[in-house]
Amino acid sequence: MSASLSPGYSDSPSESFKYTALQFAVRRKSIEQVRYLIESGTELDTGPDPALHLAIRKKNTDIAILLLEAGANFEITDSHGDLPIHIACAFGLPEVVKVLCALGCSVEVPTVKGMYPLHLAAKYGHIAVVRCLCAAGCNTEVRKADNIRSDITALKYGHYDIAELLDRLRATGQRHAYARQLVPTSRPALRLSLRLLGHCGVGKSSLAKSLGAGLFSSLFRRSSSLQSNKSRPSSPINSYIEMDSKKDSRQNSLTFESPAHYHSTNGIHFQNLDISNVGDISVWEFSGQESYFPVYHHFLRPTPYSVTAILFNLDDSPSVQIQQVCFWINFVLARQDAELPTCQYGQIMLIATHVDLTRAVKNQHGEWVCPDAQETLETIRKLLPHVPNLMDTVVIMDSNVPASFAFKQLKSILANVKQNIIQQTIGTWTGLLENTLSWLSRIRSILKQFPVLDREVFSDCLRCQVNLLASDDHIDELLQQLQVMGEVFCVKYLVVLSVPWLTGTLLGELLSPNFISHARPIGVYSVDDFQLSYTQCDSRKVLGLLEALNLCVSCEIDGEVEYEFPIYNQIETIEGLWDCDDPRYISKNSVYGGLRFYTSSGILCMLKPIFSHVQINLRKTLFSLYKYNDSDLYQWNTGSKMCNLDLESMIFLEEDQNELQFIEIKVRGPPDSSHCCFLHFLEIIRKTVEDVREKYRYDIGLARHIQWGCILGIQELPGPIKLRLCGLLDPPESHGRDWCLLALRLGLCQKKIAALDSQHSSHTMRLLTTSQCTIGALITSLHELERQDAADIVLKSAPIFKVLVEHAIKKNKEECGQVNNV
Ligand SMILES: Nc1nc2c(ncn2[C@@H]2O[C@H](COP(=O)(O)OP(=O)(O)OP(=O)(O)O)[C@@H](O)[C@H]2O)c(=O)[nH]1
Repeated sequence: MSASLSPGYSDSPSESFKYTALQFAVRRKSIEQVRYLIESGTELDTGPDPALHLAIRKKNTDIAILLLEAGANFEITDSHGDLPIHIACAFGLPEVVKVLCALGCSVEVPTVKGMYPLHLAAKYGHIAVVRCLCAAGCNTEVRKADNIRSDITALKYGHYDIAELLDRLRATGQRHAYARQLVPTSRPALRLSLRLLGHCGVGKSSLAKSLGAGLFSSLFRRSSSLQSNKSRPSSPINSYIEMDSKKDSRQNSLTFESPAHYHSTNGIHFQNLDISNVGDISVWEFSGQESYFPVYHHFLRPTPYSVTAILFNLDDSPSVQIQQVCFWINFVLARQDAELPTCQYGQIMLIATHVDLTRAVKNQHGEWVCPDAQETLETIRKLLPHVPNLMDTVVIMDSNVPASFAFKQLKSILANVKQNIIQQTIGTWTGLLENTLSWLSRIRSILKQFPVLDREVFSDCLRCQVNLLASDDHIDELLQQLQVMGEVFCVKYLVVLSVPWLTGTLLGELLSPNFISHARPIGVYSVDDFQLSYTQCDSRKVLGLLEALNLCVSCEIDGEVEYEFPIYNQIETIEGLWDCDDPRYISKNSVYGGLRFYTSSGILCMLKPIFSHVQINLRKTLFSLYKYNDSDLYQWNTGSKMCNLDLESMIFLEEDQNELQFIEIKVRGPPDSSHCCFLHFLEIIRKTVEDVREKYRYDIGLARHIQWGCILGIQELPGPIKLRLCGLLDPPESHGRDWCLLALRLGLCQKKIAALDSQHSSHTMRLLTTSQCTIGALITSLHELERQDAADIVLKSAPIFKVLVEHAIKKNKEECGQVNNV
């Protein structure tokens, strides 16, 4: 066998040949130079070792594909007599093999030594390449010069997985069927998700039931709902917000507690429905109970294939309706990436329920006429002008009456949305998807108790039982499709095969107020303790899943593994945790400092659901950064105290006098510890909290008592703040003081401004992501434009103190003798 095809070999012996600029660029692995040379029209296939062959020998998939797309000749041999397909198979580049096959390259040509591409892949153990060649239709029976089949070659070199694959392909005789399954068909693979959000009792479950009800059951639904509504008690007066003059039965509806007169949803109720004139949709009904909020971000990922409906109760006072809707819109936006193009978000719509309890009347079409509902929408638009894809109509309904105008209207909206996005999924349906769907229903019934597999095990089973030729890429794509369809849920290295089991059975129980009230008050469990509390499945497995969902963190202490659940922690704070008379910190040179994270003004109750994640991150930080003996972390239900040597910090969730929640970090250290205290300790804790913000995209960033960091780039602005700026600057302004003038002031040339204009998503967002300017320059320009409104938003919300620290930390790391292991 030619040494030139052994994977350790990459440079050609013909080094002394004069290389062209393209060959040099390939050898340097510079894709920019290669692209530039291709665009300049350079000759692609010169020399005894053409650029394509060199790129593959250098294992540079991107450059090889670029050259192939530019038209490099894949039918010529190099100075060793090898074709690109031989080199790609021997060196194990499945992506290149795939492109070569797609371009029509023959996979049945032997090398000068009589080795076929399949033999080369088998010899060097590249199973992904073997799958790719088989899917492309290569002959698995082909024998090399010494009359040996590729499976024997694989055995000879110890690659038993490849030998087994080739054996099974032969035994099943399904190779062509498998290959066909991988080819996309013209059928769309779309299942729209309808996400129902709203406070407790607004009618999400009722709506979902009505949506799925047939004609006959519709009649029954109305009568049963009347029964249940009769028993509605009146609730205590809520002091949370100023009430309107109207007194009603739901004046506590800014709290997240579920009233006792109906059965509140546990977790997220998920179901697939087939609705006439709409087709397949999956309905996600998110409970309004606060204890479930810490997991909602997993299920509210932005996707264009979703409609998020925010429900509110018309029987509530207008201010309650508005605050609830604002809460949920902010809740959703906080979990999405503000920089995504608007088309990736999915639509948001408002649904007003309980209209039958108001004085509204119906028109001759049976449509409820209720100006209050429309007014709520208008107010929301004014308060939150930046919400992308908020629909103009609000559907007004009694959610218990399926055969009504409102449900027809809702269905027609869903059908329209579906129609508009279906185009994007045409050509994504494959036989693999279809077969996997039926395999999933079989495997779910086998793994009923704990329908979760490791990703690797999932891939192995899928290959064994559905398609032997599915590559890692095929499986990744398949999992993405299945996840969007609500068929599976992927988290870290796990694949949950039943979404209703995860969101309803497991999380519905483990995060229920009842379970939490009976949980261990310190929130720490050993595997055995947990098994006693939750007997439905093997606790070891469940704990692994809960850890992947970031609900707990495992800690190994003296060989014993324990799991800490901040969500279960019910310990109240204790006196003396921050002793003002501690002799270490009373000298006048002692160091004290801190900062607070607020949400944007007007956004209430947003920090509590993420505080448990902050506490999990703190525990992880403690483990990863500090030697255990030098540090300590004590956590209670609304706070944590972290110490490292003689530095101390408190991190806690609180409300100020205006009832705005904030997370405060305070640190202190003995005299002369200011560098360690601020630039190291405080910074690490700040980062730990900010990591949660990044992950859940919370708009927290208003830090007080700390100097302003105008030199940060505008990319550092939190996503939701960028969205708010878009809401203010996108609409044309009478004096032109909008995004366009701002772009000029920030120094963008006409050409760049025109490029911003040609994008269909928000101009301001484009400007904020393209411009290299600093936050300081942005504020100055906004002041110059007399856009105080926009400048204020930036001033109040920009991250402030990242600035000096990143740089200074490095400098101070060595100087900080007391702080370990960073
Ligand atoms: N009159 C009337 N009653 C309604 C309407 N929508 C819901 N209800 C009643 O209000 C109560 C609560 O409704 P659900 O649909 O369970 O509320 P939910 O939004 O799912 O609440 P959670 O599961 O706690 O988040 C039930 O008794 C329903 O019958 C409506 O439009 N009109």
